[in-house]
Amino acid sequence: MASSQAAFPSIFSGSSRVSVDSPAFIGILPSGSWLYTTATIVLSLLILEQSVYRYKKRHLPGDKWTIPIIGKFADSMKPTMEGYMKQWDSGALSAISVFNIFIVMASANEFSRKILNSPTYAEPCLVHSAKQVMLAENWVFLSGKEHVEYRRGLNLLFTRKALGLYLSIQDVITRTHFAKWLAEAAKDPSAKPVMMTMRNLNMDTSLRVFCGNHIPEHAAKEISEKYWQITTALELVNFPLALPGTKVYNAIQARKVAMKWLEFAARKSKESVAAGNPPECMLEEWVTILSDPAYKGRREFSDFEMAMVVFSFLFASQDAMSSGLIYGFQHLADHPEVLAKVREEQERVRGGDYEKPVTLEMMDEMLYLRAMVKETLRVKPPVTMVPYKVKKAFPISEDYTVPSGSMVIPSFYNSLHDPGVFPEPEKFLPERWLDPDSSANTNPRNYLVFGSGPHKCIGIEYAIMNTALVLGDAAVLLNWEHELTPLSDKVQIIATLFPQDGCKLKFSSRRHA
Ligand code: HEM
Repeated sequence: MASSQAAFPSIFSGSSRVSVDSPAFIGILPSGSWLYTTATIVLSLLILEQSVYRYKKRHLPGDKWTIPIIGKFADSMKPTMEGYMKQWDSGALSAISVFNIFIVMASANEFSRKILNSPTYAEPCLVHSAKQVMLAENWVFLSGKEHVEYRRGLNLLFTRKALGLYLSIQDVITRTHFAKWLAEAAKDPSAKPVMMTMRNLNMDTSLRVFCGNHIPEHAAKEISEKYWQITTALELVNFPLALPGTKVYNAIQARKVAMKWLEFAARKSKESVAAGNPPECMLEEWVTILSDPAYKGRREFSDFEMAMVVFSFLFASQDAMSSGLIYGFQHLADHPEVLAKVREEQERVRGGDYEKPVTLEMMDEMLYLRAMVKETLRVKPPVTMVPYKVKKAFPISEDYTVPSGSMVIPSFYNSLHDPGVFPEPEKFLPERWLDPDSSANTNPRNYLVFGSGPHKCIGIEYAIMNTALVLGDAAVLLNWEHELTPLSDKVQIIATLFPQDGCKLKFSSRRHA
C-alpha cells in the first residue's frame, strides 16, 4: 500500500512534532492534470487535518474546525487575558490547535494539579524557544529520577541559613536602587512607567545574590540590558529558525553574554572558597557545601555547569519577580488602607530604626507584609500557566484521554480566583491570609502561584522573601503615587503579567522625624 507522510512544522520544544499519514488512495489517483492532482492532495490533507483534530478533541469544548495549518497561531502571537479567560471559562478541559499541535487547556484546579503531579504522563516543555535559549543540557530539562536527584542538591541553596545570607545582600541592593530612584525623581518628579526600573532592581539583586561581587558593575549592566531580548523571545510560538535578526537569535546572543560572566563568577567563587573565605553569595555557598567532606551528595560541577544552574534561576525568576514587584507597588498605592497597615507593622518590627539591616528574624515577625505579598501574587499571578508535553496517552478524566504527543496547559488563574475558596476573588484582601481557618488557608491546593509537583518552583521562599523585603523597605523609606490611566487595570502578557501602562509611579522620600 502506497503511503506518503507529511510532517507539519513543530512549534514547541522540537520534540512534539506531529506527523500525519496521508491516505493511501492519493498514490492511486487516476491520471489527470497536474493541477487536479495537486488540488486533490491538498484537499485530502486538509480534510485529514480536520478529521485528526476532531478525533483528538472528541467532546471537549473548542472550535469545531481548526484553521488550516496555522490553527490559533494568530491568537498565540498576541495573547490577551480576555482571550485566555474565554478559553478557560469554556470548560474545565478545552481544546485548541496551533500548527497542528493539539493542545488541551486545563482550567479547573483538579485537572491542573493532576497534570503537574503526573510525571509519568506529562513533563514541562516550557515555550518553544526555551531549549535554544537555556541550552538543551540545562538541568531544568531533566525528568524523572535524574531531575529529582539533581534538584535535591540545589535545594541546599535555599536553606534558611542561605536565605539569611541572601537577605542582607537584597537589603543593601534595594536601598541603593531606592537612592537612585529618588535622585532621578528629584531631577524630574513626573510619574513614569516602572517596568524597566523594577526589572533592573530585580536583575541587580539576582546577580549580586547569585554571584556576589564577582561580576563587575559594567557586566551586570550589560546582562540586565540584554536580558530584555530573552524576555521578548519567550513567546509561545516563535519563528522556527534562529536566524540573525530573529528574537530567538537575539536571545541566544544575550544568553552567551550572561553565561560568559556567570562562568567567570563560578571560577572566582571556587578560588575564593579555596582561599578559605566564608561564603558571600549563592555560588560561594554552593562551593562551600560541595567542599565539605561530610556532604554526601559530593560531585564535581564544572564552571559551565554552575553557570547554567545560575542562568536557569535568572531565566525562571527575572520576569516573574519583576511582575510580582510591579503589582506589589501598584496594589499598595491603590489600597492606602493596606499600605498603612504594612507601615504600622514595619515601624513596630523595626523599632523605628530604618537604617538597621533587616534580618530573617525580623522578616518572621512581618506577618501582615507576608499576607500582603501572598495576596498580590494571587490577584495577579505572574505565571498564569505552564505548558506541559504529554509523553504517553494521559487518562486525565473519566471520559477523556489526552493523546500522546499533545500539549496540556494547566492554568493557575481559575484556581487562584475560585470564589468558593477566595470570596470576592478580584478584591485585594491580605486579611484573608491572616485567619488560619479561612478558606484561603484551608485550601492550600488552590494556591498554584508557584505550581505543584516535582517541578514546583524551587525559589518560593526566596521569591516571597525578596518581594516582601523590597515592599517593606519601600513602605518605610519611600512615598509613591500611582498615576491611574485607563490601562492601569488592563493586563499585558510579556512572558508574565504586567499592567498595560507599565505602572506609572512618582517616588519621593519618606523622611522620618
Ligand atoms: C514571584 C516569583 C516566582 C514565581 C511566580 C514563580 C513561579 C514558578 C512556576 C509556576 C514554576 C513552574 C512550576 C511547575 O511546573 O509546577 C516555577 C518553576 C521554577 N522556578 Fe519559579 N517562580 C518565581 C521565582 C523564582 C525564583 C526567585 C527562582 C530562583 C531563584 C525560581 C526558580 C525556578 C526554577 C528553577 C523552576 C523549575 C523547577 C524544576 O523544574 O524543578 N523561581 N516557578
